[in-house]
Order: sequence, then structure tokens, then C-alpha cells
Amino acid sequence: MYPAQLRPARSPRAARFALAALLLGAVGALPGAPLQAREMPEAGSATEARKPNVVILATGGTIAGAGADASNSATYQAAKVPVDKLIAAVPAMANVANVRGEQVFQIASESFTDAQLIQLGKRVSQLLKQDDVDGVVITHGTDTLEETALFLNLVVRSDKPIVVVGSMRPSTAISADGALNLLDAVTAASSKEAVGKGVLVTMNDYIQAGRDVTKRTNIVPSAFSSQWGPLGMVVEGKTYFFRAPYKRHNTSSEFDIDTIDSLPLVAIVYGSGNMFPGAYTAAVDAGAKAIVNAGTGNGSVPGYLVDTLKDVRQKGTLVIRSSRVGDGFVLRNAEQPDDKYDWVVAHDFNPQKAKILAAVALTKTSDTKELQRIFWEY
Ligand SMILES: NC(=O)C[C@H](N)C(=O)O
Repeated sequence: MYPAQLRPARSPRAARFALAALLLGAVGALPGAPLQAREMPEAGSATEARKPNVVILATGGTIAGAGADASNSATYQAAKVPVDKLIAAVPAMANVANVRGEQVFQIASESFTDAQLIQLGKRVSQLLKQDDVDGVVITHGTDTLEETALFLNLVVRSDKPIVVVGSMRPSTAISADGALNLLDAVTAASSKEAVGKGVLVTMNDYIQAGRDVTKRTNIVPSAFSSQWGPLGMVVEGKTYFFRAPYKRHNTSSEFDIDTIDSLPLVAIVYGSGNMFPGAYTAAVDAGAKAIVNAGTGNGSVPGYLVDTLKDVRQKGTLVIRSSRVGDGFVLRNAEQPDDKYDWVVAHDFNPQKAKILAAVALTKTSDTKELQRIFWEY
């Protein structure tokens, strides 16, 4: 047996094969693929000194998905493979960190509720307070990964690396992307440069800011990007950062998961032509404390619905103008007189991210000036 530092490492590509082979073995499909050797990481990589301790919190998703056949890249069951198998399938992680896993949930991320978000946030916070934990990786479905990444960015008061990772193809698929994404996540979570950078997302070789990143296509491994660009890349077990986040996050945040036990209901109403008032009033009737208007263009509100939204606000529910466009940002008093109607604008947060920020902000204040400040600052 080699000492840990001298053990032959596997290339990311080999790691990918290894995961597919292991999991296909588990579901009775293809035989394993050969593994290649890889040189030791270069000087300056995370493995040089003491290896960091990284905990992988597994929540399910496609990264833990399994299909009937290697050709099934889109038809499969999410949340099948347990964390121990995910770890065993990427032995190259042992070159960058001492890794252990915890199975927090085993669900597809579209099934996440606030209860899961809070439970996960509290566990991340608890772990990062421990001296023997240097970073946390969360394996997650990609559908709501961007919401969880933003949530943790807002509420976990720690500078230690937090990396959220998923995959677009199940572990059993040809050219599955999960193993490399996971190796990259552990590499980022082990990296000193990741300290204080906010929650990160490693997908498709890139390191993205959890605040900004969004899922833009539903099929290919390059699904995640941000209008403000990635922060860097992970290449062969080493992180390369080129930018740092500017907005308030984690230790500079005024929110703290340790004091949050529930989140208020926030609804999103999707803008289009030919809308109807009931979409908004139903949200109020359901108890929504805020409605994010995923408006057309500049977060616009149809003229025939302005009175409905003024009424919604007067009755106590907040109105937050975001845009269904995806990129760009909504300006105050552009298209609609927000000051006059006491509405808030979501700045550059897309509707699903605006929903998370609104819910978190509402745990502290329902004052619209304060909420608007929060939307500018985070
Ligand atoms: N690629 C994925 O992970 C999609 C899956 N529906 C999930 O979010 O769990």
C-alpha cells in the first residue's frame, strides 16, 4: 500500500470512467473501463501541505442518478446512488483531501422545500464551525441548485469553502459529468484561494459564483453559467481563480442560518401576454408574504394589472419586480413608479433567486426601503 500522497492518482477522465464503471456494475450494465495513471499534482496545489478535511453532504439529484443503460443520458431516476458509492467511485479525491460523506437527503432537487433548505443550511453551518472541517461540498440536483447555492451564500456565516455541485447526466451514462464535477468540487473546497469567495458551484470545469450562476439549458453538461462570468476553473486537481465576488455574502451577511427556523412563503408569477389577476390574488390567498413578478422585459407589469398589484401591496403583500428575461437587471422606477407604489426591484436576481433573497430578507424586515437596500447589497 502506498502512503496516501504517493498513491497513483487517476485523471479526471479516468475518474469519470471509474464512476460509470462502478455504478454500471451496481445496476448490471457495462463492464468497467481501464484506469489511467496520473502524475502528482504540481507544487502549489492543495495537496502540498496537510490535506484538508472535506465533508460531502449528499442530497440526491442526477449526480446520484442511475439509468437502465449507458445510453440513457436523459431518461433515468435521480437520487439513487448513496454517498459512500459516490465517494468510492472517485478515488482521485483522496489526492486532494480527506473526504467523508453524509447522506442528508436522497431527493431530486425539484422536490426541495424550505424545510430541506433550512436543515441543509444548519448542517453546513454546524460542520464549518468544527476545527476538523476545512470545507463542505454539497451534491445536489441541478434543477434548484442555484437557489440552494444562493441561500447558503446568504445565511452561512463562515469563510470556509462551500461548494455546491451536480451533474447533468446520471452516473451510469456514457461520458457522465458527475465524477469530474465532484472531483472539482472537492478540489475547490480544499483550496485556500476559495476561502472567503462565497458559495461556489463547480460544473463543467468552471468555478461559478453561487450567487450568480443559473441553469440555462436542461440537457447538456454546459448548462450552468452566469451573466457576470465564471470566477475561475479547476484543471487537473488545481484551482485557478480570476475574479472574486463583490456582493455581501457569508461572514459579511446580516443573515444567519443559526437563527432561521422557517421561511415565509414567497410566490413567483410568470409574466406573459394576456395575463389574469387571479395569478396574483391566488398567491395572496395562499398566504404569500411577497410576490416576485417575473415580468416581461424590464420586469414590466401589464397596464390592466397595475391596479391588481397596487391592491396586493396595499393589503400587505410585497411586490418585487424581477424579469423573465434571465440576464440584465431591473432598475427602480423604470417602466413602473416603484417609489409611488411601494414596490421593490430585484436588481440582477432572476425570479427564483429573488424568491430566495426575499424569503431570507423577510425573516428580518418587511420594510420596503430595507428590502430594497438588501436587494442592492447582496
Ligand atoms: N440534473 C439534475 O440533477 C436534474 C434533476 N431533476 C434534479 O434536479 O435533481
